[in-house]
Amino acid sequence: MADDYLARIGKLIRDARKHRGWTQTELGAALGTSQSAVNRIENGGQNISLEMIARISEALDSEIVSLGYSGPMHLRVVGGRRLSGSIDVKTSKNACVALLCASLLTTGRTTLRRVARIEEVYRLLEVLNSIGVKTRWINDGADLEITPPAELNLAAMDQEAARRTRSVLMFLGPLMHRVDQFKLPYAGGCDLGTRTVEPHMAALRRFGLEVTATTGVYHAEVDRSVSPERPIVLTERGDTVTENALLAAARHDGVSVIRNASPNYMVQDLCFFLEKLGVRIEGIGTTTLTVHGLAEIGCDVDYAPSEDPVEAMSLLAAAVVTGSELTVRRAPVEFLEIELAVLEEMGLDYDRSPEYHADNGRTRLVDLTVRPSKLRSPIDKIHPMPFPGINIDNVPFFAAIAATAQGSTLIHDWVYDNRAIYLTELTRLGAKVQLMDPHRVLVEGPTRWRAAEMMCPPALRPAVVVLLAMLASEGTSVLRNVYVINRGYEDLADRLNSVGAKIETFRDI
Ligand SMILES: CC(=O)N[C@H]1[C@@H](OP(=O)(O)OP(=O)(O)OC[C@H]2O[C@@H](n3ccc(=O)[nH]c3=O)[C@H](O)[C@@H]2O)O[C@H](CO)[C@@H](O)[C@@H]1O
Ligand SMILES: C=C(OP(=O)(O)O)C(=O)O
Repeated sequence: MADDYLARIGKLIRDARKHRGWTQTELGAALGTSQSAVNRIENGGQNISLEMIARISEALDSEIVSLGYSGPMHLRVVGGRRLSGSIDVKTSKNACVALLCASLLTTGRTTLRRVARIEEVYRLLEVLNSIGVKTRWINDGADLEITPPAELNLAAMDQEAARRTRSVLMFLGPLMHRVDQFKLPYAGGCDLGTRTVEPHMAALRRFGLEVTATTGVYHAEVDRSVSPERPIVLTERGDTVTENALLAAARHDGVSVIRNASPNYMVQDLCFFLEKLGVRIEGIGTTTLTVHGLAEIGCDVDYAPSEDPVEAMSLLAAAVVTGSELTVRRAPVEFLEIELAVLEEMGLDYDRSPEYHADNGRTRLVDLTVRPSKLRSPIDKIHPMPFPGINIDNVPFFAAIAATAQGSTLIHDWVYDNRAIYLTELTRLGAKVQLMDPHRVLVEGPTRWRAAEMMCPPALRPAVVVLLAMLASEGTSVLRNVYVINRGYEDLADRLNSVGAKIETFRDI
């Protein structure tokens, strides 16, 4: 391994030297060393310090090895350690991305507090910046300030960044208020199988937005004579479709009623934000939203999105699988209530603090202290439902938890075509996970976890589940290419380390 690495660096040095047109002797002279030493370095036959690499880089005027962060990131996990202490839940990816899109509704400045510093947010910022929106991190990088230009330059949109997220779909709602015609690339996101955009199209059509799809691109055209006379009934109670309908309704000059709306956490955060823009909304937290839109919005807005229930669930699962006593602070309890009730049935010993409010003044938070518990499998299967139900993004964590419990647990993810399949990756770490069909896995516990080296599954939550299992596995595991985790979690490795985990990040050179 080390030899291979020296040979690769050696080759990079030879290439850079030749590019400069130097002989080995000339490079040796510039470094104050001999031709034969340079020859050994280039052949990978000599240990080389970072300081020497830096000197060679300087001499050749070429960055031999980037000490920046370009290559894929990997994690090395020394497992089998107990976690302890307390850890704070960060703001949610899913609210933050909706709010970034919503910032396009106002011509004023948007300030978002404690925005999660995650790849998904970075991709959307790249998209916003490319179309002329100014963004900057303020208050030591904690908060984000977003200032739209007078005219958006949609032709300059960073297609590559846009394609890497599904959230870019939520540009449809705000952009239709600013331009009559525009294009958006097909949305990406986790590889979870087919994810329909039809409900978005059907809802937005009611506001006059017609979208046709050609290879890789949505062409959107607005007919301003169309407005929703009747309630809009969503064909699916999806989160982003509800958000898109809200974004369209927010600047529709009149009252729009959205039925079969998702009352989920990110939708609530978006509603609270829209209220701050002056948009009146009745029914927040229910499945019928009545929106009193405003034709123009020009005010500055300052909003603090709430904490992420899925991150809270991830951290609870981390404590459970490692048999630790851990306090998960700032957990948005309303969006975890059913998960907690199931865990309680399974025998989880935990305490919750009195409730307090998130910085948005609305969402209820608690601190949850989990203690080592002897868990048994739940009597009924674990399956998600639109809120209020077990959150679909929390379901994968039940696989890791079920693997630590006595007995067998059936997990039925009816929603995504691919996500349950990735849970079988846990078998590499010693779990007994049987795929019954693409939507159902049977987990047999308890598990004697064992360390392994593997690639990250290409889906955020299953990837984190694998990481948690690695925390529980005695020995050293390696998880390769964790972009997908960084898409939704801020500094997860460091934060887990702060409560006793031992995770090292490293990159390919
Ligand atoms: C940025 C964001 O907020 N992403 C979340 C959002 O994605 P998003 O709102 O984009 O979710 P999708 O629209 O992809 O819906 C997820 C899947 O559920 C199906 N479906 C959904 C609702 C319904 O009533 N019936 C139904 O069958 C859809 O067909 C799809 O296959 O919601 C998903 C489901 O909660 C979460 O996993 C994502 O983390
Ligand atoms: C599926 C997820 O996200 P996205 O909608 O961004 O793909 C998720 O958060 O687990």
